[in-house]
Amino acid sequence: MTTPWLAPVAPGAVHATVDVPGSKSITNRALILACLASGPSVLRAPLRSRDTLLMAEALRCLGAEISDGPDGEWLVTPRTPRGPATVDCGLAGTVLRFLPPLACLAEGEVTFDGDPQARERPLHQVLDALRTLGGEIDGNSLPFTVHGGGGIGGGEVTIDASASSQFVSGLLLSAPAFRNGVTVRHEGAAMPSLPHVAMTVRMLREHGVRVDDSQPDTWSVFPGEVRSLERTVEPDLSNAAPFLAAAAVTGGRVTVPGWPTETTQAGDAMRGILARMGAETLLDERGLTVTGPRTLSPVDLDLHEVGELTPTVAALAALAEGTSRLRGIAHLRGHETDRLAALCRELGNIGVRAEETEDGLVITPGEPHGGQWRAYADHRMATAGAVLGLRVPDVTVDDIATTSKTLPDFPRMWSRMLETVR
Ligand SMILES: O=C(O)C1=C[C@@H](OP(=O)(O)O)[C@@H](O)[C@H](O)C1
Ligand SMILES: C=C(OP(=O)(O)O)C(=O)O
Repeated sequence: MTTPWLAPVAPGAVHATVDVPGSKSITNRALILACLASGPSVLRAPLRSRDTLLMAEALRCLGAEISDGPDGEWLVTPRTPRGPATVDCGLAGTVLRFLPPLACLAEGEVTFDGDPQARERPLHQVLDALRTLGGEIDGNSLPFTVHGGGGIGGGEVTIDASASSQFVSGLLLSAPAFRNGVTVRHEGAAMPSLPHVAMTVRMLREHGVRVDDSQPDTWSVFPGEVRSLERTVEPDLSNAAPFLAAAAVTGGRVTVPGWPTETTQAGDAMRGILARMGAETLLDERGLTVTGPRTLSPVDLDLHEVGELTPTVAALAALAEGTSRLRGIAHLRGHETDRLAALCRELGNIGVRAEETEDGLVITPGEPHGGQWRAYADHRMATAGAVLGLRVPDVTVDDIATTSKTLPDFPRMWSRMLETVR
């Protein structure tokens, strides 16, 4: 049972500083790399949310030691992966797509399952690729079993990663431990979320792994040692987006400390998007500060590389001064839920005209009114409902607890931000 959450209206402009916890994408990559490393690693300021706790638990089940340090860090001691093990993927794309390659390194059976909605998420491309690389796997979707033989040959593989960049990232992350490394070639419609693959490549290199990404749509990871590392995780910039949006829709000001000046996180694109909508953005030693405009300008945006920002951007577009068009995001139909259908339905429920196109959304604001906002177990749908509720009275999010996927403290952080209204 979930408790409906009446999204608080902002009675004025917010003026807040919001500390955002660590990046999901960095935390889950760092955990995997630390478990493949040649010695113990330290992960400072990791995100602790459902997606990352599931990753840590799965890696423990495969033999790794992951313990809590005195300052909230994770201390990771790698062990040779072994089965039998059971992996609960929850609804985490990163667990679902990043761990099967690692499971191929284990001796013994590794069984994967997850939430009902996870069973619908695209996956077979990764499992087919692993079979080509020498893995033995029963099944093409959840639940499935990897019959680990203590390692795989690796080599060359072609994959259609147009449904998710995570297929490629998953193969690359474990590839230093494949006997021959890997060369992954993407063939198909344009691959989404390329910054996330750049993040994978950068993090592999930070662990001393040799990677060649000089050719378009082709990545080679060479076999060899993964060096241990002490790393501090950047704040999650995509999770920062709804808080920055709060400044934008209330004409207020929000600062997110620790915003990196250089990053591979897709959420960094929020700076440019908010500027296009008329907000002021300032990146300095205090972090990123967004100051909202009097009215939000409509936008025509290609979000192909930064699809995970779509629910927040759609909420902003619904409060803008005209029709917005969001493009390049057909792959969002395979995210936590079909985000294009969900956004159309829920925006429609509160009086905003939203139409689904072949690869995106067209949003025409109108006069939004209160109503139920369903989250569909999608953390970013839930936070998009919260953004709309700042301006539209009586928006009720049916399941705010689903934000625990990446931001368990969201409701408290949101109320604290609203205490700063003036
Ligand atoms: O590798 C990652 O950490 C992610 C890649 C992206 O997935 P898709 O390529 O499936 O969009 C992104 O949307 C997701 O939130 C996280
Ligand atoms: C698509 C997302 O998550 P996942 O890592 O489960 O794919 C997301 O967080 O927006």
